[in-house]
Amino acid sequence: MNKTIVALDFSTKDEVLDFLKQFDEPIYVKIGMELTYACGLDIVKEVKEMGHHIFLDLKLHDIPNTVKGGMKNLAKLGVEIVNLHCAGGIAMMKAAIEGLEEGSVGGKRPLCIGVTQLTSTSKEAMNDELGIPGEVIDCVKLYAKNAKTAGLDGVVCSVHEAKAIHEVCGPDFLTVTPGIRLADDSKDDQKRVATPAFAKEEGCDHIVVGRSITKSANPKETYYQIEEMMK
Ligand SMILES: O=C(O)c1cc(=O)[nH]c(=O)n1[C@@H]1O[C@H](COP(=O)(O)O)[C@@H](O)[C@H]1O
Repeated sequence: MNKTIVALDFSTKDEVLDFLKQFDEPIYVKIGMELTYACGLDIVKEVKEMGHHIFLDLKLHDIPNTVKGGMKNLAKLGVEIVNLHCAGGIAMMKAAIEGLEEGSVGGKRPLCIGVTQLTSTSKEAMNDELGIPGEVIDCVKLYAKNAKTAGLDGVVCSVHEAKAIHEVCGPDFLTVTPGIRLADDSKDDQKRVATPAFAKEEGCDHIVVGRSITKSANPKETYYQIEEMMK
């Protein structure tokens, strides 16, 4: 399975098709809110029909009953991964799994991973704006433990927390890490960033890469260079 998940943060179907036509084999892609809100869930079906693996990143966060119903319908799409915000709590995460199981196709539910602290959140913002005291790593570890208790398959975290999560939740608990930047990239909105080489060192299961690939002069070449770094 490919280690790199490419974030298809585009607003039109044409851009998605232009991007994907460069690849002559299935890759792992992430479809998030930008594309879904522009094209609807039909785009998920189309990209799936092209053979690509899909992480559907809609980051659910609501009361348990609503999340259960939402996940039940998302499970029917037959994607590989869905996600939610761990901040919704253990009852919400358990309800998500129930929904996925009820809606699953052919007895196999999508993997469900929980966003711990967004990679765009710094310690200062977490302490002063979100009102969560302490170090980011401690909050991320607590959220990961909650996710495991609820029956989730893993978490979204930054590369800097992946090793600690594997120690606390076990080696099979997935760590999916965005905030990936190549050495010469600017940091922009991301705060907890790391290179693909460091992600490999830290044992991340998958990295999520958006702009470093999609805005590269040669996206296909950059994608394969990154996949090589993760091997
Ligand atoms: O859930 C995510 O995928 C996610 C969680 C997180 O903490 N940080 C984060 O950047 N992401 C997503 O990962 C992608 C990162 O994109 P780039 O910053 O362009 O590489 C975006 O599509 C974000 O929505």
